[in-house]
Amino acid sequence: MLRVNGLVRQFGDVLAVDDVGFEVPAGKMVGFVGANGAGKTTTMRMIMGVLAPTAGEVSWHDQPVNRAIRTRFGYMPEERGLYPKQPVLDQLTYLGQLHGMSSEAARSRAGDLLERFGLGERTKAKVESLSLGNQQRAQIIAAVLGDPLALILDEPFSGLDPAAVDQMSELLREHTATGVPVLFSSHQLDLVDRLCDSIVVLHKGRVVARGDGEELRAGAPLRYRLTVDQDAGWVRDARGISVLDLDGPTALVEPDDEESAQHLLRAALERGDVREFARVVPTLSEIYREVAA
Ligand SMILES: Nc1ncnc2c1ncn2[C@@H]1O[C@H](COP(=O)(O)OP(=O)(O)OP(=O)(O)O)[C@@H](O)[C@H]1O
Repeated sequence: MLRVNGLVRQFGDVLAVDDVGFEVPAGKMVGFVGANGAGKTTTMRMIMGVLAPTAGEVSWHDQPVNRAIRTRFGYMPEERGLYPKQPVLDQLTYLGQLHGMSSEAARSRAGDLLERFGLGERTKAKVESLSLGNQQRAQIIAAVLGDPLALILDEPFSGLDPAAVDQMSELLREHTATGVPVLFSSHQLDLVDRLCDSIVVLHKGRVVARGDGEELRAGAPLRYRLTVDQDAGWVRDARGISVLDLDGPTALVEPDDEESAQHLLRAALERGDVREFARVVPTLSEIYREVAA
């Protein structure tokens, strides 16, 4: 398990990361979300040792992480790492060697992955001649070469088309299936919701929420959408009900409790037909907006 504990990073007057702590358990995929400037990249750089923390620590299996362990982490940095002018397979082979693979093993594994992701014909192409999405695929391949102990990926899915997102998430899942912890940052909240076992929300350098989607939703307010067969204006006077939105026969309401919700449903049925009465579960984007507000 990878753990960060009390991480702080100050840049002059800017407190970019302020007492950040969370865990990435073995075999789990954790999404790291937060607005631009929230401190995600700075945290990931400290995990990788690219940047020294002002305070706090990063541990691997409850021991402070050291350089030997870090070289076995797969990392996709924000600034990306591939040289534009070098052929993609040569470069991946070199990076695999840096992770301790033999030249043959690295070339063969990188070649297989390039083939798998539709780049089998482009192995001799310079990185700069690949489309942005294909460069991104190559970057992800670079991060997973060499059987990484953990994966730390800064926005690995940005700029990928939906098919590539599926391919890359499958690749990451193959790693979590063997116990590798994966931390990735993203602004694509629907994707994070779909892929991750749990989520860490960073806001202005601090962790403001964390947990799996269900845990985060558990703290969300109780909301229902009611659609009746005529104007729903009467719900404004219903007991224990706050109306958030009213549009003809449809009302979005926040009952004080479940009993008020059921009371509202009975009142609606007494007036006529009910077309819909449904609990409104917030999306991760909505939860994120609320915790970051
Ligand atoms: N080398 C640096 N020198 C000074 N300030 C920095 C440096 N790196 C980051 N910062 C500041 O730290 C804060 C956090 O930035 P960081 O890049 O970690 O955020 P982020 O969550 O990754 O944002 P984004 O989603 O835009 O990538 C920002 O205010 C940023 O300007």
